[in-house]
Amino acid sequence: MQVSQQLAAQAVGQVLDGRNLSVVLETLFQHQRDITPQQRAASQDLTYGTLRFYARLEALLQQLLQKPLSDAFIHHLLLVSLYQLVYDRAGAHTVVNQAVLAAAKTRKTWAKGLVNAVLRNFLRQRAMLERRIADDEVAQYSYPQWWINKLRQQYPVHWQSMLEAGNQHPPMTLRVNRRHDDAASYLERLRAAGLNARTLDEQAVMLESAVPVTRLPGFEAGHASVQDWGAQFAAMELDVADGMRVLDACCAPGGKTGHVLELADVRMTAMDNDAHRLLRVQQNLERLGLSASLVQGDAANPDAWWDGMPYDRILADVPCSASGIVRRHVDIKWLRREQDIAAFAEQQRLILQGLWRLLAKGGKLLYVTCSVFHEENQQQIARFLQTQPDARQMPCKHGTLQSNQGQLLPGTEHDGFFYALLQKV
Ligand SMILES: C[S@@+](CC[C@H](N)C(=O)[O-])C[C@H]1O[C@@H](n2cnc3c(N)ncnc32)[C@H](O)[C@@H]1O
Repeated sequence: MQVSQQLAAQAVGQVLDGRNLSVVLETLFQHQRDITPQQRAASQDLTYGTLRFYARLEALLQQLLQKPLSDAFIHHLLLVSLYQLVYDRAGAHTVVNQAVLAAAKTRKTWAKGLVNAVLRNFLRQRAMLERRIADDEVAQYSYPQWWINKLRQQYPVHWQSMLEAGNQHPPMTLRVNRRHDDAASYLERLRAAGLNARTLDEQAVMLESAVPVTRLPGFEAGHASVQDWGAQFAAMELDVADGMRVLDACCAPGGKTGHVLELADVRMTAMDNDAHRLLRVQQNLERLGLSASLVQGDAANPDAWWDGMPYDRILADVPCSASGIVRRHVDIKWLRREQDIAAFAEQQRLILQGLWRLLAKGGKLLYVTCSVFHEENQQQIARFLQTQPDARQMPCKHGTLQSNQGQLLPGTEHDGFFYALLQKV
C-alpha cells in the first residue's frame, strides 16, 4: 500500500500543478518498471479517488493543520490517506501505518510525526470535522465554486444531482458491433465468459464491474468497443445510409468514427488536427476491420485540406470543457478555469462556421459536445441559427434528447452530452 500511496501522492500533486491526469499517470508508471499490476491499479484508484473528492479532503485537512504545510509531497500524501480513511475499504490502522512509513522515507525528521498526528486526530475527531464543513458547498460537492454556481444557475432543478453524478465511479459500457452481434446475443457471450452485464438498448451493454478489455469476447476481432452509452447516441442521431459521403471532423481517437462505419457502408473522411491522436484512430479502425480516409487538418480552416466535394453528413464532435464527463476525467474539475468556457465556445463557433459550407444542400450536421454548460451547447446553436439562414434544427431521434433540448444530463447510465442536428435547407 505504501508504494501506491506514494505514487498517488505524486500524481495528485502534478495534476494540481496543472498537468493532465492520464499523461501524469502514464509518465509516472513509465519510471516505475518494477511495480506490480496490483500496485499500479491501486495507485490509479487512489489518485482518481483523491482527485474526485479533493475539495472535501482539503477542507478536512485544513482543520487538522496547526500551520500551513509547505511540503507538497507530505500535503498530497495526507490527502491520499484521508481519502482512504473516508472512502476506501482499507483498514484505518494499516492506512495510517503505511502513510507514516511513506513519510519516513522522505528523511524529513518532522514528517513522520506530523502524518501520524494528523491522521490519528482525524480518526478521533471525524464527526466534528465533518459537521464543521457541512455548510461549505465546495467541500460538500467537491467542485470549484464557479462550477457549482454555473450549474445552479443553468439547471435550477437538476444541479445537485448533476454534481453528484460527476462524483460517481463510472460504469464500463460496451458498444456491440452490429456487424457481428446485437446487445442481447453479445450479453450471452459475456455471460459464457463469466461476466455479468445488462443491455441498455439494442447495441449497448453495461458491465457490472470493469474488466481489462482482453477479457471481452471477440474484443481483438472488433466485436465490441468500450464507449459510454451517451456517446453512442451520436452515430444513431447522424442518420447515415449506405453510400453517403461522411465527414467525422474532430474524430480522434475514433470512437464515433468506428460506430458510424459499423452501422452503414459510408465513404468516411476522418479528420483531426492532432497527428498523434490520428494514429489511435487508425489502430481502432484496424481492430474493427473498417477503413476511412484519415486527414490531419484544422476543422475551422477547411481550405487547407478539403477536396471540394460536399458531404451528406458531418459529425462535429468539437473540443469542449468536458464538463459532462468529469466522473471519467476527475482532473477536469481542477484544471478548468471559468474563463476557459468562453474560449471553448469561440473555438467551437469557428469550427461550426468552417464546416457548414462543406455540407451538401439537404445534408445534416450533428454538433456534439461532452459538456453540460449552456455556452457551449444551446447558446452556441441559437447564435449559429441566427446568423445562418440556410440552417434549421431538426428534432433528435432519442426521446431523452427531444425532451431536454438536446442535453443529455449525466446520470448512472451515461455521461453528459449535448446534441444538435442541423440540416442545410
Ligand atoms: C471530443 S474529442 C473527439 C472524440 C471523438 N469524436 C471520438 O468519439 O472518439 C475532440 C477532438 O477534436 C480535436 N480537435 C481540436 N481542435 C480541432 C480543430 N480545430 N480541428 C480538428 N480537430 C480538432 C482534438 O484533437 C480531439 O481529438
